Amino acid sequence: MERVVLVTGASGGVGLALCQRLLAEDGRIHLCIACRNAQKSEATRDLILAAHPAAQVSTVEVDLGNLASVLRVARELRCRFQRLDFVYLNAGIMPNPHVNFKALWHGLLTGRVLHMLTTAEGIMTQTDRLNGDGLQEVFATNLFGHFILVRLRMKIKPSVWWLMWVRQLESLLCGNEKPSRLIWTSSSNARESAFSLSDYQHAKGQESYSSSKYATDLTSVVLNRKFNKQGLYSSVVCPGLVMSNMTYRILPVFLWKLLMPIMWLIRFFAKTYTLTPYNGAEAHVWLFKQKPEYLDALVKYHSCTSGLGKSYVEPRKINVDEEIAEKFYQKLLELEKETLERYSDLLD
Ligand SMILES: NC(=O)C1=CN([C@@H]2O[C@H](COP(=O)(O)OP(=O)(O)OC[C@H]3O[C@@H](n4cnc5c(N)ncnc54)[C@H](OP(=O)(O)O)[C@@H]3O)[C@@H](O)[C@H]2O)C=CC1
Ligand SMILES: CC(C)CCC[C@@H](C)[C@H]1CC[C@H]2C3=CC[C@H]4[C@H](C)C(=O)CC[C@]4(C)[C@H]3CC[C@]12C
Repeated sequence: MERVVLVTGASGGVGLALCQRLLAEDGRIHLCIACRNAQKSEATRDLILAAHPAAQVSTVEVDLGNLASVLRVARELRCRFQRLDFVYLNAGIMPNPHVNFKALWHGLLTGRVLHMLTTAEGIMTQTDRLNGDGLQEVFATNLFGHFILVRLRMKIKPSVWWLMWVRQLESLLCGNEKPSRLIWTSSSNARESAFSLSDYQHAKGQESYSSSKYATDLTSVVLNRKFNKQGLYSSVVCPGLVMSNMTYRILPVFLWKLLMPIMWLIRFFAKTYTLTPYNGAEAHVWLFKQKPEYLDALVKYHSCTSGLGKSYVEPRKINVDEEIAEKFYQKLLELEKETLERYSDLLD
């Protein structure tokens, strides 16, 4: 039976490169691309089909920062597919990024320069805002929308979800002859110090992106603990520093182009300077080929590129406290219950 692969954030950057690379790996998959609107879906589908004319590519439209939209797409996916083999939870935003050039300059003179240039620790902030659902936009888009989407592969109403979820996952995402996989695009910018259980949506700070990615790492760890036995496996990856619409909002394109020779040089020392979406998708594609039983739930898989341009994957331990992860997961479940009560008409 053909494998069904869903990719969110497929319209550009790492997501689009990933779609192209997955089809190059295995032309028999059914690829379902999730984009924000029909126009983007069609344009993306055409691009993919131009390179892979025989591929099976379908589309769904979802705004991950809008719960009603997530609920609608979940319903559509449930009608269309019996199971999903791979779900790449890749869409992400970093709104209103701000680089602290003074801190960057000082950092260049310290021994932690490579750490700073690969994690952006201490030099990047963002301004977040509330979305239409009353959630912090970055948390909602990067994590919570995806979380709800995955959870809504189930057909149970929220009031009885708590008891029924595992069983439903068993029938839809697991329990078949092959396990199902969730692969989250996290980041090396994910940092424990940017995350707080008491403000897990990051309403108060200025590092909403870092917090959302750390929250993603925590979520993946707990999903593994709870659902591996049922055949559901979750992994986190970092694509490295990639030139995409996201980075073009941090500095203008012309400046990145001017900086390119410097970044190629930096790449001899900082292997996560993958720079292209194609290289950035290396870890995602590598995971597609691995048996999940052999993967470490406490590892983030980093796409890397050597100074001479050779791509490879480097596993690195993630810094998570499993107790905090569990507490956070319970908070996600509470938030899910609270928010979905408003949308009972969209739950079947
Ligand atoms: N670029 C980098 O250096 C790094 C990126 N990452 C992560 O990689 C992932 C991909 O980013 P990248 O390819 O670089 O950036 P892009 O901005 O090119 O891609 C982001 C994708 O997410 C989609 N998206 C954004 N918001 C929503 C939403 N509300 N609903 C549905 N889709 C949405 C975008 O759609 P649309 O076209 O409609 O905007 C786009 O397809 C992100 O999760 C990012 O955090 C991690 C580490 C480094
Ligand atoms: C000579 C150049 C490298 C100078 C560029 C300075 C800054 C604009 C960038 C330096 C480090 C960059 C980043 C590091 C980590 C990325 C992270 C993994 C991610 O998920 C999103 C993008 C980054 C934060 C990225 C952003 C630009 C830098 C801060």
